[in-house]
Amino acid sequence: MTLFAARGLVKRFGGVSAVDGVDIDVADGEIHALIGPNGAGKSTLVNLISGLLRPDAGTLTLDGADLTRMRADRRVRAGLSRCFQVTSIFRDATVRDNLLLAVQAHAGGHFRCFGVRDAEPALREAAFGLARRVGLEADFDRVAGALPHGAQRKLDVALALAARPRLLLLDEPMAGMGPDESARMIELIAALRRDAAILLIEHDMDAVFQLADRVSVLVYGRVLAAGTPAAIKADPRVQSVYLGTEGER
Ligand SMILES: Nc1ncnc2c1ncn2[C@@H]1O[C@H](COP(=O)(O)OP(=O)(O)OP(=O)(O)O)[C@@H](O)[C@H]1O
Repeated sequence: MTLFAARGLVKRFGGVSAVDGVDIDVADGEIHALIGPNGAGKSTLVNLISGLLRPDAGTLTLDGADLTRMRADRRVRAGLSRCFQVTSIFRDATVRDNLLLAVQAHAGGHFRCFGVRDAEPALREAAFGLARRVGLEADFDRVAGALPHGAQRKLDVALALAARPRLLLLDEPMAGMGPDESARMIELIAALRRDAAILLIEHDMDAVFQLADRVSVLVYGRVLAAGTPAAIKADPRVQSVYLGTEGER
């Protein structure tokens, strides 16, 4: 059942252990949220998982494959996609062209069976299917940079889905959104569990407690507690960490 496992992950920056012996499991079909106060090590952990940073110790496996020393692009091919907070979008290109590029980049041999003449419609169909998956079909011909922030985040999610991931890493998908956009993103993420398991890093506690099957709480680079949202909410250690810090964002 375990799809993804981090074991004993350590990352030090000089004297600071930003990540200090972290274990995290994500099961097939699960939404696992990672929360923690500012400076807890969440970004460092995400960078270790996606391959932007190398750990000083520990291992990462996805569906039995050892990712620990794999390059970031290889990890994508192994089934791990990360949303990059809209930085992966070509702002001057249309939604269609952004998605076509992503579909083509990840297609490999997938569309070869259609032959050269039929490959283009198949690619276009796949691109439109991704737009539909995230609710951007009406914006298919719009320039990405002109879309509202929430729609750009959806496009970013669609670009990550183009790799047909087993595990989707969502790094603060609700950041910078108003309540309406957040509500729509929560609906989208809930629906995405059919496509991939999700590791969700998010400051919006309402979103976390609505979406997550399990929550891990990171504090000073260590997992302080892990469990169901109800257990995490009731945990006095978690409550004491969040007293006075939850309202900061
Ligand atoms: N490149 C770096 N060089 C030195 N120290 C770093 C570096 N990156 C992170 N740190 C330190 O590691 C610790 C964890 O930082 P990290 O950014 O991973 O936390 P975070 O939980 O993502 O915080 P936030 O919620 O504020 O984004 C902090 O003490 C931070 O100062």
